[in-house]
Amino acid sequence: ACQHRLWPEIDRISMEQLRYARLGVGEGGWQLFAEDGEMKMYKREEEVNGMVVDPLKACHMVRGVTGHEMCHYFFSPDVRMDWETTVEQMTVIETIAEDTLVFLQVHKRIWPASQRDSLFWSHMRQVPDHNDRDGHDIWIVCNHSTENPDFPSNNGKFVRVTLTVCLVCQTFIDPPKDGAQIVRDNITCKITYCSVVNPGGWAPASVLRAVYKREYPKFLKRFTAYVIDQCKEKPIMF
Ligand SMILES: CC(C)(C)c1cc(CCc2ccccn2)cc(-c2ccc(S(=O)(=O)CCO)cc2)c1
Repeated sequence: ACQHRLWPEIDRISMEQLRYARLGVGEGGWQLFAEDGEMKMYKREEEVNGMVVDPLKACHMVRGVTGHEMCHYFFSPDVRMDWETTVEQMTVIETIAEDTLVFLQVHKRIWPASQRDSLFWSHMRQVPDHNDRDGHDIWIVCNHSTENPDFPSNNGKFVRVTLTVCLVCQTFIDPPKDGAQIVRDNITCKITYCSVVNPGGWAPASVLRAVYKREYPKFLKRFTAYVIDQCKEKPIMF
């Protein structure tokens, strides 16, 4: 992967997104718009050329799974359609490395806007986390739009969205007493999910904002519930 033409961009954007995800929501005009137990969802209202591109940042704490497991299921194309209900079709159009893929996805239509597709590289990596006193590694998946001449955008069928998404996960272990083996009840995963989706063409702001408000909390809840269910009978993947 290191010699692939996209590698410098993949490395730069992934590390930029890691820093962005770890910034607090205290500054920068974030407004809390959804809360459900440990999950808190924030957004900023932003428009580019009259199009809603509201950045989203979600923070969540999930007990019983590791950051590696969360990122593994988020990244894996094999299970994508099991949890991702905003997508109608998903294809891996390029394998850059075993931890770096290029996806082409057709998203479900958001009436009355026209249907969208997205083309993005997806990169997963473990980032040693030196400056955190608990010393737990961080796992990240970063998805960022890219172009491919074999799949031109706006080829008449779908409007191409551009997106940057990152899932940043940190595992915390509450060690059991008397040196007993660590079980799932001793682990918690701190999740930060950030996304910016530019619709790529006209879509009614009021409709988009209503859909985002309804769909994003459902999306994150469904995904985390899926990972918990997939992992509960399996050995812990640290
Ligand atoms: C429905 C809603 C949740 C708001 C939504 C709408 C659209 C684009 C569809 C769209 C946008 C604007 C206008 C019309 N259609 C995309 C997504 C989306 C894109 C990417 C990812 S991901 O985290 O990278 C996982 C891989 O799929 C998740 C969600 C979500």
